[in-house]
Amino acid sequence: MKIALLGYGKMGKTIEQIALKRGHDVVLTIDKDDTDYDITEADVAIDFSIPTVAFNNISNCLNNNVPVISGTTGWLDRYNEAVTLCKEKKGAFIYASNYSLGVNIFFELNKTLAKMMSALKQYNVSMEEIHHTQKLDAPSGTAISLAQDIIEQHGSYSNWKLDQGNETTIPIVAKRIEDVPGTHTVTYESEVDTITIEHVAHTRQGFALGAVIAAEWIVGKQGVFTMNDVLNIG
Ligand SMILES: NC(=O)C1=CN([C@@H]2O[C@H](COP(=O)(O)OP(=O)(O)OC[C@H]3O[C@@H](n4cnc5c(N)ncnc54)[C@H](OP(=O)(O)O)[C@@H]3O)[C@@H](O)[C@H]2O)C=CC1
Ligand SMILES: O=C(O)C1=N[C@H](C(=O)O)C[C@H](O)C1
Repeated sequence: MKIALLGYGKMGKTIEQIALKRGHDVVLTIDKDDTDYDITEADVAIDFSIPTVAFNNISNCLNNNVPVISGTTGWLDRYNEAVTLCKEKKGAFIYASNYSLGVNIFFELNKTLAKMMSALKQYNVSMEEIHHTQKLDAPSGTAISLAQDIIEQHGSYSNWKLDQGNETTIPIVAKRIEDVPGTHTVTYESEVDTITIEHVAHTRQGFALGAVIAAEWIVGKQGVFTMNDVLNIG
């Protein structure tokens, strides 16, 4: 498979290593100064860039009929536009806030726990995410996905907010500590006890492997998909 990497930073480089090991060719590596390139050289594009350019990268792929996997976070105000464009062009597109198998299992665990806790009003939920100091967005895309799933499954919460919470708002604390690849914690606390679930990424390899698996899966398909479709879970 010929792969284009849109964003050749920490994730782009990790994805390249894994893609080569799995027998693929990386035919394009694009960073901010690379404007003149032909995306149709690739069978599939993988976008791990920055929030302000992700939508343009994705639409360029869809407009040129190249299936695209996006892991960039912090651009979701334009997600519905990407979905509309994908349908209009009969293209193929996946966005996931987190491509690692472990986090996708953790997402399911979080949904199940939220559903169970919906009957137990003595518990208040809160969340924490910790990432490296170069991260541009807060809270993380993964934390937003976790909060949205709690809102859907629990019933008492209608929104989330950085640092502040109340009976209807899930508080999310975002910490930035050098070299942390990504840690997410969901806590339910009552007067008598605390229940915590946590996912700790040790490296970026899990995110990168999931993105390559998603790219292998999407070639030849048409539609807007999620990691649940790729991994057949949920
Ligand atoms: N969904 C998931 O599983 C995961 C998502 N992420 C997300 O992926 C994104 C990238 O993360 P990471 O690799 O750590 O970040 P980096 O900052 O290391 O890499 C981002 C890269 O994008 C490049 N870039 C800037 N402008 C453009 C452009 N116009 N077109 C293409 N590339 C451009 C930057 O280039 P330059 O340096 O020249 O500006 C940089 O090399 C983030 O949004 C992060 O949150 C990260 C890990 C997992
Ligand atoms: O920026 C990162 O590094 C990560 N970003 C994603 C997010 O915002 O959730 C996924 C992972 O936690 C690493």
